[in-house]
Amino acid sequence: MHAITRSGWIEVISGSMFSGKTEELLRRLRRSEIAGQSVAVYKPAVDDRYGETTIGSHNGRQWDATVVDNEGDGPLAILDDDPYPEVVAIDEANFFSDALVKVCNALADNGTRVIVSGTDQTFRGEPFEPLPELMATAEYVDKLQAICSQCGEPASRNQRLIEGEPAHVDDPTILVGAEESYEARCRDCHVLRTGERSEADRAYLTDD
Ligand SMILES: Nc1ncnc2c1ncn2[C@@H]1O[C@H](COP(=O)(O)OP(=O)(O)O)[C@@H](O)[C@H]1O
Ligand SMILES: Cc1cn([C@H]2C[C@H](O)[C@@H](COP(=O)(O)O)O2)c(=O)[nH]c1=O
Ligand SMILES: [Zn+2]
Repeated sequence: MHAITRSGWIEVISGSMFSGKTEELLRRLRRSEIAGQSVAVYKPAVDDRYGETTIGSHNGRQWDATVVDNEGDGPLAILDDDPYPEVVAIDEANFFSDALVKVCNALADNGTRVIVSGTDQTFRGEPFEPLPELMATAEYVDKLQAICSQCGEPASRNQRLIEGEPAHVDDPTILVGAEESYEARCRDCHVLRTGERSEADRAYLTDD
């Protein structure tokens, strides 16, 4: 692969929940550390699942992170570092406002390698901004799949559960959680309401 030398770049790690996005982010960070590069890691204030100042994977690995207000212009605080680190990593990007796209591009324009991780679909199977815009802007995109909790096939979707049952389609988009509230599912096993299969749900989404 031709290495980029005249600017930084953006790498996006996306896909469903439980697909290994944070594990992959941590793997890349460990390699940067071994290479002696300066590294800064950021996470949104809304996600406090693994303690206030760490990012963590579903299998328990962690890394210290700076917490950033995810709403409005909050992500612009990431640009306060002087000089910018060689590597900036941002986890749970799906919680950040669209200002994150501007931040990632400003860092990359100034020579930083930016690694962004986040799920690209809401529990309804819709694009989860700002991931789609970041994926379009990035130099490199990896879309990972988990294992479907129902059938064992590759899973691209996020099934939200309310006390073991699928959530209703009208639920608000943001709900911080892990295996108590979500499952990874394939397209065929993903449902939006109890008792309804995804084919009907897809029709519902395209009705209006
Ligand atoms: N359905 C699943 N498919 C794959 N891995 C799963 C699943 N449920 C739990 N896991 C665990 O989650 C780990 C990935 O965690 P993590 O990197 O935090 O994922 P993500 O950041 O994509 O949510 C896997 O290595 C595995 O131990
Ligand atoms: C699908 C979906 C997810 N979320 C939340 C749930 C988790 O807190 C994160 C995703 O974490 P992961 O590291 O990718 O496992 O996002 C949400 O708020 N709304 C949704 O529709
Ligand atoms: Zn399935």
